[in-house]
Amino acid sequence: MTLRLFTAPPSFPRFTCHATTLPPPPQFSTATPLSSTPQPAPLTCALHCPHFQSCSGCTHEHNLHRPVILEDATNFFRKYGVTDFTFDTCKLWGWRCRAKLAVRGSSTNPLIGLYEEGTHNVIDIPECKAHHPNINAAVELLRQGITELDVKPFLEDEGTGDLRYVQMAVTTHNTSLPAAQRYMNGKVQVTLVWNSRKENSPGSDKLNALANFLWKNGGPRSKLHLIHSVWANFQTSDKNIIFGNRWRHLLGERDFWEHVGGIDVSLAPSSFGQANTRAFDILLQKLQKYVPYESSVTDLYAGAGVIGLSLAATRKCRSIKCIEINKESKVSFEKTIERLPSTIESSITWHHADASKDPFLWLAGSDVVVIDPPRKGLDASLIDALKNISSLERKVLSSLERPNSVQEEKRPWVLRAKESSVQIASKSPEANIPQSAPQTLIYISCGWESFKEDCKSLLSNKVWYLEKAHAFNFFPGTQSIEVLAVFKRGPQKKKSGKKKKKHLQRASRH
Ligand SMILES: C[S@@+](CC[C@H](N)C(=O)[O-])C[C@H]1O[C@@H](n2cnc3c(N)ncnc32)[C@H](O)[C@@H]1O
Repeated sequence: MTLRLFTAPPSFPRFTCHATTLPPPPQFSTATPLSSTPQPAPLTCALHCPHFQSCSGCTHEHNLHRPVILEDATNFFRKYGVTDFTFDTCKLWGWRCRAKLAVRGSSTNPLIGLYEEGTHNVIDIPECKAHHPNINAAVELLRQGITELDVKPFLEDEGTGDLRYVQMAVTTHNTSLPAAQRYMNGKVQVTLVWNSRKENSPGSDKLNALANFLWKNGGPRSKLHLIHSVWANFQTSDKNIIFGNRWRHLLGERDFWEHVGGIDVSLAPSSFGQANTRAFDILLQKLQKYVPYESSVTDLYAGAGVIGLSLAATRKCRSIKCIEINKESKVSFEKTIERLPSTIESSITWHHADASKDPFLWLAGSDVVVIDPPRKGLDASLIDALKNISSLERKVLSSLERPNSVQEEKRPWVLRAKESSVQIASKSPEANIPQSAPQTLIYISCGWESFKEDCKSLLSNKVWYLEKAHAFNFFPGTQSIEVLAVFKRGPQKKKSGKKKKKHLQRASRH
């Protein structure tokens, strides 16, 4: 394995149900066409949460297995030629393994939860049905600690108080337990967002006392081992940002591991992590099937590189290039690399860069591009580059035809990237890799409205066509779904008569 780190620049939608735990799971068959799925009574898949309506986290109380926008998604994909769109319902309750909660109120009556819709009033959500149960248990412990130690929750108007937010992240990766018990026995990494500039500012004694309280009562020597580790983040800004730039590990294991997409991944509290661990794992398994073996892959908006590294391990990729704007994700990427099987021969790079700047730089040399942007969708410059990918291809071809000019013609993007790069392996990963332009684009989206716009734009000049689409219930109880859309280059292939016939037969059976 070669590794470098850079600091530069339907007619028949299918329906798969993995609903488990808490209220009794509905009885669906897996991968059944949606049109024929027996519809459960709305209450079977209801949220059953006492905080519904006061808390802004969930917007839908019934039919968690079938978010309202599914119909829009089905119609949208059908319009663009995808008739076998599938939806995976995933886990309906206790799915959230990562939560950022505001801490307000007083030390005698702390409020730990989300804002009430449209306000800055925090609603306590001790019985949240979306949270992994151990997040709720850790919140309860934190509440006791705040009261017992007289920790002052943050007062927004005055900018005073100690504790502003808490992030709770659950690791379900405990290999000493049988696989079936791991999820429910997840341990919580707690990050206390402290209203001070650094660890030795006034008030740090309270921070340490609170961390010790959590560790004593929830750590490995307590009756109920709940807490994986305690971290502090220091934040004094009056802007509406949760985290500051300073992070400190206080107690417990420093490294936080999860197992998704066939690999162990390390996630520091400062790095992006998917909230729905189980659903993400299901998505990754689906995604892997669309990446041909031995491809060169660019993973844009990569976070800690989980997608790219999972592909390196499962698809024997020739090269993986991860591009991420948050430099904090680098540490997690490096740790994950250390645990990858030693048999992996991919050349792997991680670049601290803005995917919207010089996008051709990142697209060149890859067969497959995976994009997983934030909710707002793709930057216009990246959409433009993808729509004009043929010009990149022409450039690559002409450089291959003139071997003497390869260094100047083909390499500028590599050289520029190297200018401020950190290389942690000597072998040049680009060696022996033919330069190419991507033929497959895999778009993962958590923002349905922005995805639709980006998708329309990408398809508008017929450089790409939509081949497959799947969605996953990443956020049950909300309007959001996670989409996995696979685009291919070139004119859309006509569906063969044989396949059409199969569909018709299936339709008549249902
Ligand atoms: C939805 S997350 C996906 C992360 C990763 N693919 C994963 O699944 O763990 C989006 C990521 O894009 C990063 N990001 C946002 N804007 C970016 C930009 N302009 N260039 C590169 N990365 C960006 C964020 O920091 C975040 O890590």
